[in-house]
Amino acid sequence: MANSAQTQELVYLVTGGCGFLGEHVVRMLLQREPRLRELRIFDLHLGPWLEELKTGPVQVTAIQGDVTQAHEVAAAVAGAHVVIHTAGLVDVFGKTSPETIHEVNVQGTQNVIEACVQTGTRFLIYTSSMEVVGPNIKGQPFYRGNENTPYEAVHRHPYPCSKALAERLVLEANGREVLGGLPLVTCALRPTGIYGEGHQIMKDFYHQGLRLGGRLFRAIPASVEHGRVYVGNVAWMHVLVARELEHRAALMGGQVYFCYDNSPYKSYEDFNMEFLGPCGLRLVGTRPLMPYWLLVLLAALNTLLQWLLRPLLLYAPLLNPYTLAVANTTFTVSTDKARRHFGYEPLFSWEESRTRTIHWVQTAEGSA
Ligand SMILES: NC(=O)c1ccc[n+]([C@@H]2O[C@H](COP(=O)([O-])OP(=O)(O)OC[C@H]3O[C@@H](n4cnc5c(N)ncnc54)[C@H](O)[C@@H]3O)[C@@H](O)[C@H]2O)c1
Ligand SMILES: CC(C)CCC[C@@H](C)[C@H]1CC[C@H]2[C@@H]3[C@H](O)C=C4C[C@@H](O)CC[C@]4(C)[C@H]3CC[C@]12C
Repeated sequence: MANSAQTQELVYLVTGGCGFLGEHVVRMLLQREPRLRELRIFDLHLGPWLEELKTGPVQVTAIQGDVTQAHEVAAAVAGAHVVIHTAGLVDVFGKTSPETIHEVNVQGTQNVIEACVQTGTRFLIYTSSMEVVGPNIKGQPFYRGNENTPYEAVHRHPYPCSKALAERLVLEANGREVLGGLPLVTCALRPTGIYGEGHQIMKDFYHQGLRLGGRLFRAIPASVEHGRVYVGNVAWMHVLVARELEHRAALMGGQVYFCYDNSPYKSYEDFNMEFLGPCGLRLVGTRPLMPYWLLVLLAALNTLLQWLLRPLLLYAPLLNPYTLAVANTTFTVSTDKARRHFGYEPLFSWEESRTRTIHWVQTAEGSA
């Protein structure tokens, strides 16, 4: 990629660069990639915050575009050394049709791969998801698993199906010849549930708690553990992979890496309380207040209501059979593959990740 470590000669493209994770990747690159000459940010919706980035030493190019449009992707990719593909439709609530999820997540990823091949871009990093593995439709636990842990990865929901298909496309593209004759080098990062500044669902829970008089009611047993990862560390892992991919192509090309850090394993709700507690909320109950069968019933009812109301309005509550199954299944990751392959260590400690997230919830308080 670079002849000299200090010259600014690299062009990076971040798709989905205005999303929750994408913004952190963009900011991290500007802070921690000294060889950057130009940073292209490609997104369906460009954020106003991009303007403030345009005054720095790196050329920041904002590109409003759609990954489902092959020509728009190819134009954005042309001349880039590295593509970090984070753009995607993250919808487990039934807001978008399965067809649209497939089009954006699978066809969009295929377009990114083809654009790399056609224009000669050699390094592609794909933001995959833990959901590619599980939880599966049987709700089997994945306990402290790593990239080699056997697990029946069978899905029905459009989101995990699309992420699994897209990940496979990216991994299979490793080694394809790009314009100029050199091989494409790809790899996929699989974050677990990401938290941190900009996490919309955390904000939704916070506002729900405020509406309920400062209380949230426990729905899931505390014994169901989730692996969560701080957004700054996910961004840092993307930046490191992008940096190391050329020099360690033989080792890293075609590989998957879980994204992990030192955030504690806890139930989804107990973990959220690490942030929402200091913001004044209380989680009521040491055990779920409702029997599980009732939650299953309510989740099914929500699906029915969503279907009935569809012609009139979009009804997309947090609780549905899929989110209930995910929330109620232990899924924790314990691995050191990223450390062994490219020297990854979390940039932010758990304490720092927690403090930053609490600060964000407190300051974002007014903006529901
Ligand atoms: N949030 C999580 O917990 C989590 C966990 C694991 C993996 N991921 C993956 O990380 C990536 C980013 O997720 P996020 O949570 O930041 O989501 P997000 O919705 O905040 O960001 C996605 C971005 O992609 C953009 N986008 C959507 N459709 C597009 C299109 N057709 N063309 C161009 N841009 C488009 C959106 O405008 C948005 O800015 C996704 O690929 C997601 O699957 C997220
Ligand atoms: C039963 C209700 C009271 C609680 C509902 C919580 C539910 C909305 C949460 C629980 C777990 C969350 C998912 C998990 O953190 C991991 C991911 C992977 C990522 O790729 C996309 C987001 C997703 C699916 C989270 C969505 C929200 C979930 C289901």
